Amino acid sequence: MTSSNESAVDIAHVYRGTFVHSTDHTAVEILEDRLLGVDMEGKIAFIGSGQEVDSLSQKWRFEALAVTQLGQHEFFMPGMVDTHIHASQYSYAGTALDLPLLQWLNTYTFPVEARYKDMGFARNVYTHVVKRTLRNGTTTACYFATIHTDAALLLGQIANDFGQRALVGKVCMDTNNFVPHYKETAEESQDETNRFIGELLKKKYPLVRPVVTPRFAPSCSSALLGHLGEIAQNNNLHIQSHISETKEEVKLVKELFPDYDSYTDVYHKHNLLTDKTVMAHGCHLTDEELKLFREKGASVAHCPNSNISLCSGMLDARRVLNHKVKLGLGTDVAGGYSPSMLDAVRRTLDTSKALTIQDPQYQTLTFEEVFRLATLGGSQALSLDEHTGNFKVGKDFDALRVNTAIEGGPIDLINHGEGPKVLLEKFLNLGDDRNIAEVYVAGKRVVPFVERP
Ligand SMILES: O=c1[nH]c(=O)c2nc[nH]c2[nH]1
Ligand SMILES: [Zn+2]
Repeated sequence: MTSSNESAVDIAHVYRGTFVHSTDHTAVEILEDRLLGVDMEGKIAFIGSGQEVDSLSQKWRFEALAVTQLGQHEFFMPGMVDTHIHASQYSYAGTALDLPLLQWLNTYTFPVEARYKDMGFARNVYTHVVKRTLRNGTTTACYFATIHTDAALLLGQIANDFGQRALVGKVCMDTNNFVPHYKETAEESQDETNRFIGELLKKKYPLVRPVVTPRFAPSCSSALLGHLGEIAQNNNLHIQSHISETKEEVKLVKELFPDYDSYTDVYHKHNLLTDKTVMAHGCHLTDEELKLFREKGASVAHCPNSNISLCSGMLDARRVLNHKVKLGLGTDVAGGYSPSMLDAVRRTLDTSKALTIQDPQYQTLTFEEVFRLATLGGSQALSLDEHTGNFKVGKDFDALRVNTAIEGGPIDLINHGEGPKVLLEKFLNLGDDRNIAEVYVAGKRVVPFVERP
């Protein structure tokens, strides 16, 4: 049992029931009949045994009758962390999955992203993606927007309005031979990135931060990469990009940047590989590159739906974990067709099993390990684990109230008496947003949505 000795802290809410989360040592830790108190700032103030409700209510000065009691088929789990999602591609999610990456970008992605100079279009899509991901249990999202600064700022505002924790990136790209109207000059990109960061920070949104976002090396000149590395370093900011998603892209980077040891070295030499960097995909990284990731503390966002949908490759997540490189999961909408982290969990397991089919000696990921990747792993990959990722006293209460027995839902509990581990496994494999009764971010209930005038 854990409790802080700050019993002077005022308690806003207390919940009693089963809590399921991950720690560094245990992929799935099940805490049955616990009381969890959330303070006025949305932080977890204490976790104690349900049996001790009387003594805890005296110590923390809350009404025992005001405790929210979970049902038999309910549990709380940490909110899920989508470490890589293109908010701007949500309009065509579920379509346009018939081309390999570089043709897919030119044919579908760049023409759509160019439309975000229209703020009405941006507001419509960004509102939908924030609401959809929250409803699906994504309490933290690391977003790519587009090159348009004002629309990217709007995405930050919408995430803040709906209460989602978010890193938001204004995309930077000064190279685009196929859709030439969708690019900036290196100077514009540098200036607009500075404006984006300045304006977003000025808003003082408590849960929304800017992330420096070079699209990927083939879209950026060395000069632009250098500017962005400097901006990130001078402001101690997060960085996100793509790396080694397809073999064709790796070959292209070799041609474009012949003087570098590897794709990873291109980012590294431009000061873009730091302990606040998250790189999507990494399917074709070498052991040397993973060593550099580990040395620098950079992380990988595993995006299995996209990897399969665009036939890009299969990330060997076990190898990444063996290298002790931080690993999270991403939906990668719209290369990935689903905006649900539950889908990312399932596709991660499928990919691991496909690798096992190819090599029966392969150590398949367990569902418990993948649960950790979707929650604590993601928070570590985004260097946000001080604030979120699991139920630890002092962290923000980012949580999903899961009801596996919801009326009309996708899970039929035949045996009833199922223990919490079985309920978790069923939710991960069979559940959907109908089972996510409530979503909390930093202690605030953000789903169901409160209708605003
Ligand atoms: O899956 C991807 N989606 C993108 O938008 C992108 N841009 C560069 N590389 C990319 N990969
Ligand atoms: Zn992506």
